[in-house]
Amino acid sequence: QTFFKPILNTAPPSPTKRHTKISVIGVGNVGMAIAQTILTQDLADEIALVDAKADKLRGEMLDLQHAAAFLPRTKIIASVDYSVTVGSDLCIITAGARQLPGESRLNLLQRNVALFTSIVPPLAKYSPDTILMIVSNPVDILTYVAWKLSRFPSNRVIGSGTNLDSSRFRFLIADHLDVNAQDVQAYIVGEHGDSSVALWSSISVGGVPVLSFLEKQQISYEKETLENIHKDVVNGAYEVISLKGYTSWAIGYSVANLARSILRDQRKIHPVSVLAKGFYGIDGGDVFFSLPAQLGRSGILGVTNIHLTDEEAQRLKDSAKTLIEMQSQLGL
Ligand SMILES: NC(=O)c1ccc[n+]([C@@H]2O[C@H](COP(=O)([O-])OP(=O)(O)OC[C@H]3O[C@@H](n4cnc5c(N)ncnc54)[C@H](O)[C@@H]3O)[C@@H](O)[C@H]2O)c1
Ligand SMILES: O=C1N[C@](c2ccsc2)(c2cccc(Oc3ccc(F)cc3)n2)CC(O)=C1Sc1ccccc1Cl
Repeated sequence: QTFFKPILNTAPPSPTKRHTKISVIGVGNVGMAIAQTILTQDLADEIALVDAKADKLRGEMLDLQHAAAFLPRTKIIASVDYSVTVGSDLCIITAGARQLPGESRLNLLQRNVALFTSIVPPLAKYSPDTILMIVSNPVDILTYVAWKLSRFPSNRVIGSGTNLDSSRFRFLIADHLDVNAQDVQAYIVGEHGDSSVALWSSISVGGVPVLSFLEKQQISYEKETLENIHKDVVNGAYEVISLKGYTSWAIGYSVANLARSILRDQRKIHPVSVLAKGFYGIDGGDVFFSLPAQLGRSGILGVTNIHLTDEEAQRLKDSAKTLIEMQSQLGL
């Protein structure tokens, strides 16, 4: 007995639509914000969740499944066993130990590298053609670690990098100029976090370079005002942490936006962590940090050749040196 009588003479089957599967590793604040946004934006036919905490994992899976009546039809599965990720088009890694009070970044890094040695190889085994998207911190070095452990070509290993930094930057500029953040193009590049580099020359509002936009609008500005906006990108992260203890929504939307560009082959340019060796005179070793890169179905399609001032180029070289020095202590 079927539940309903099939309608006869239905239209011929649609051409085989590619089945899209995304795996999210780590179902904490960040991983679940990303999963929820992927669901509401209908970016995948199937979402696989993985975490080390079995109860938390099953709870999150059930809680999302129970929203099915309000969401596009998406298969949601979960397991502590990485075989659940088999055949993923994109694997997003948010698993990680959180920095303990007073813990050095190197110690946090060493703890997260240890986690990655148990996460990355099984992902690569079950989905040898997948694209890896790293979100866990320190994201630039962990993207390098994922590249080494997966043995994937560098175009298929991407760090969320300064994508979140740049989205906060765009919000702050838009707020300052009273325009829509989607009309603000602005890039923060280099190392994610405290040492990022704001590219003032890259900022445009509705296609008008910001500095000339401000002059045309008679909006007085000092170089200090622009630098304070960049400082507020960093301060904003610390303020959110001090107020709610973690960040989730902005990183969730920003990573889902990257997933959309990749899986829908949008060929959009985003500031993400890429293998930067060979760009801007960076040649001291293999290092990942953020540059504006074109994203499509095969991952990184290309890296834009942005104009850098001497000061910006030097700051990127200094970041590269620091990252390479930290990587050299990992023994990879
Ligand atoms: N790149 C960015 O812009 C950005 C922004 C925000 C947060 N983050 C980073 O994202 C990471 C996650 O943040 P969060 O707030 O979600 O942390 P969280 O502690 O809430 O979640 C981390 C999850 O990882 C899981 N986990 C730990 N070890 C695991 C393992 N071996 N295998 C599978 N899962 C494992 C934990 O059980 C937990 O559920 C942190 O490293 C944080 O710094 C990065
Ligand atoms: O918004 C965020 N929440 C964070 C967080 C999330 C859960 S615990 C800590 C957060 C906030 C503040 C400092 C902080 O310190 C670290 C620690 C290790 C590390 F590798 C990078 C930053 N981490 C992670 C993180 O990367 C961001 S974005 C951000 C952070 C600092 C400056 C500028 C930006 Cl855009």
